[in-house]
Amino acid sequence: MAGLTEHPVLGITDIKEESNENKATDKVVREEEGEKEMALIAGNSIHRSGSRPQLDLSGAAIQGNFEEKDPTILLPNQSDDISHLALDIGGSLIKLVYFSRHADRSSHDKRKMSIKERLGLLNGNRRSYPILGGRLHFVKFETNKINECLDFISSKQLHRGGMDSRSWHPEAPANENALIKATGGGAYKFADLFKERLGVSLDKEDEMDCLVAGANFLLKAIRHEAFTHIEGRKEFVQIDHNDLFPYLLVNIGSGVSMIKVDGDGKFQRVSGTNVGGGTYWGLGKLLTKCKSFDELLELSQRGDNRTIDMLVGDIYGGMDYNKIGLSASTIASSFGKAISENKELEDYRPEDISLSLLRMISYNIGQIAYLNALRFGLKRIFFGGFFIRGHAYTMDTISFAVHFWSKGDAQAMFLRHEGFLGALGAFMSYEKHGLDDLMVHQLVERFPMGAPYIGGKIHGPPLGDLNEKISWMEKFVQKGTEITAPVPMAPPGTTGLGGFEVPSSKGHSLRSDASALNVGVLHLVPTLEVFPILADSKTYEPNTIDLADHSELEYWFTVLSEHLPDLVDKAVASEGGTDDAKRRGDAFARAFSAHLARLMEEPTAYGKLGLANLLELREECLREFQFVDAYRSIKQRENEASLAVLPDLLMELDSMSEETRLLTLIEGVLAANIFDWGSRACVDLYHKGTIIEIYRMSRKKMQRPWRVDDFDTFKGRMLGSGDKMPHPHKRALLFVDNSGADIVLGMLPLARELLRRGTEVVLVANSLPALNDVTAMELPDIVAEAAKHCDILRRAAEAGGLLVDAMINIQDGSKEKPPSVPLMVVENGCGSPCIDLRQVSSELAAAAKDADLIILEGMGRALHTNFNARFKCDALKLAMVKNQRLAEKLIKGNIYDCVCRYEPSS
Ligand SMILES: CC(C)(COP(=O)(O)O)[C@@H](O)C(=O)NCCC(=O)O
Ligand SMILES: [Mn+2]
Repeated sequence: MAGLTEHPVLGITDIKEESNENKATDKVVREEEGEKEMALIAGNSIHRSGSRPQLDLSGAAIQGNFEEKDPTILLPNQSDDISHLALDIGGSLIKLVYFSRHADRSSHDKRKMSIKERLGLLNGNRRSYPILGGRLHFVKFETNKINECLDFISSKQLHRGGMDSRSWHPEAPANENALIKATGGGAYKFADLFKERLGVSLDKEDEMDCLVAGANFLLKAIRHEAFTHIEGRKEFVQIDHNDLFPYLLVNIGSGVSMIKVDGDGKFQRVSGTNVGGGTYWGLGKLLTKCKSFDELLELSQRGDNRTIDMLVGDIYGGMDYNKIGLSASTIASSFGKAISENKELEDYRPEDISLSLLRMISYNIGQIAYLNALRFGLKRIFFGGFFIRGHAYTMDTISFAVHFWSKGDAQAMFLRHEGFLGALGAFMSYEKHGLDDLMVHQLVERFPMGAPYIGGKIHGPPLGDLNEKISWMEKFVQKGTEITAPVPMAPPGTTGLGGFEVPSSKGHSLRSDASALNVGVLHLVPTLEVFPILADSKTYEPNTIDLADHSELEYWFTVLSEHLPDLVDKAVASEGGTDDAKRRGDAFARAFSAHLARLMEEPTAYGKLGLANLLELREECLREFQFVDAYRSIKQRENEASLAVLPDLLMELDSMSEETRLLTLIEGVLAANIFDWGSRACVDLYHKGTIIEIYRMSRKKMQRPWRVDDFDTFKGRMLGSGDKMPHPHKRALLFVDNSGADIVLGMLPLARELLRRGTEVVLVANSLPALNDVTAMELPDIVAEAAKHCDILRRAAEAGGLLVDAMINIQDGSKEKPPSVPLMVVENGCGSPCIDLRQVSSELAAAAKDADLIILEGMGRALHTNFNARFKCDALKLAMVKNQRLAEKLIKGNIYDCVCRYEPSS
């Protein structure tokens, strides 16, 4: 093991793992067979898709041409539990926002209730309207294909969502005469068609009201909604909610509206222009014979407008017009060259015409927008509307115009949900929709499998349609259109040298549905909260490594790609290795590879990208293909092996002096953190011995000083130094990491020490499985097992309500002892190896309020994320670095070096 030096530390005596009983299961090299067996046994009892509705595939049909690349699939009998819908019917596109809600499936088991009671969570602040847990979906259709839109609404029964004319009644029976909120001209034009086809009336909402309501919601509620786009570089802008107004909203649809927004519901349409998206498409269609807007845009990618635009240099014999600051390449007159040249339309390349048109219209909009911003003293201009459709060159052109005319004073910003402002605003106009009160931390955006492939073409994100998803993946494979591995990294897709120059490279071919790819499904989780003891939640950034650095991005993409086959093997084995599991495993691998490829191509496609997001995306993708817990049997086996040696370890610890014990405990945590099935190097290591052999080897090679070693300061705080008497912490939050030795031989003994010293301990674990991390659901059983051998743990677990169901039976006369401080378990609200402390469970937030010590353990929670996080209380970050590159980068060290970083509260 590179990087570890020989140094004997703790000799665990009488290691029970050598007993016949354990030998067979303990050998890591035999894990594959064991895993299959265990998975088969477990298979019967595991409830596979507990959190997802089942798909009703009856009557499913592909709509339109079967040979089409992305045909629409209609599922006539599928409906989500409850759905609500709002529409924006524009001249070119119909935008739908619909909400689906599932019944509250959160468990109310006795243990959870008891902890909630203890943390004062039970009589909490109930909302006066139904809990808005659910998902917001964004879908669009071309207006001239309105029948497809009606079929879609009908297939999902979105028009029967239980709304009355104004308010939200999710429990109401299906309502044939429902009113659907709608905005845009089509709400008038197609009202009769909706009545006739769906039996619903459109409740019309003012377009401007909706645009503003939608934009205000997005800018306040979505963390990475607004971004700048300059010379191919996209940068997300953190908007201060208290300093949002006033701003100029420029909505570029068929025409253009410019709205000065002063607050919620406070706005004025100050200007507009009839030269907008409709002009580009209309003129483009006439001049190039293009069949669609996207085709026209794609043409522009290959265009050279110098052949048709009159440039300053054309007038000045190739010279700049320096006196007024115009370069020779500045467009003096769009399409101006056509006057003097003796050419017909056919003599011009459609590509050049399209680019010339695009630049003409984009500059014009950018210029008028800036002049209006100047008129009202507005510094910020947000551009939205479906004209932009995530098209880099369009955004660069508008940005250039704003920058050029304002001499850098004003900045153009764009919105990820650019096309959905009106539809979202219409949705907001339902009374008591609850969105008003939602905060950034209560929204989680997820990108389902379809995102890299199909954008909005499949009609709306499928609702739990596993089979359908798998078929889609297989279909793409057959057609050879899949992206199996990340494409080579390109430098940031520069779109030109600046708006007035000829684009040097306008990126590769345009995605047919570029804008839809940038919008995920918004999960509304009202129970999420900001971790209350962050020193400064406004400046908190969870990710340590900046993936904006391309070499980092490339490295981590390669790591994740290479880990994929092993992960698929584990996932398939965890589901019994059946044909069905293999099919799902294959589909998962393709879907995740496609995500990677998509993000490699455009790292900001799903918002700001950090390593934590990538690791979470992988877990989400596994869940999407219904792999509930890929490492389930490995975790079980490692827990058992570790629990078998725990009593000896505890005995040995108890024979030590306080000081030696504390050091041994911290060493133990660091050494046991080696059990990480997400690390390539560690997995290779597991083939070399049993769990306990590896644990012992890891312990032996612990040598201080560790690469980051604040142990002495921590010890001073814990045990006192000089005249300073120690005073125990009141409550410690222990963010635990892996199953097996990590939790059983590392974190639990440390928790026990804190309990012994009178500190309440809250074990904070994942809500959902991720790699081999222990979950909050699994912890009570592990604690109960450990408590069988330890009075301190048992009494604390009893006091913490952890043993309500556990059968433990020890007569040791502990009744005479004073009551113990409690040991509790809370879930953290996530299902990833990392943790973003801006979005944690309400249980954890409540537990944190009285905490004066936080211990973050493991690479994911203490290094990849939160390494630079500061807290209002004492914090200890413990991890073994199991990746060479990270070790070099973060601590200038080597793989298997350790971090013990202690940061007292300031
Ligand atoms: C996924 C992990 C963050 C889990 O580490 P842990 O939090 O369990 O210590 C880590 O294993 C990791 O960064 N793995 C990828 C890099 C590698 O294979 O070296
Ligand atoms: Mn882990």
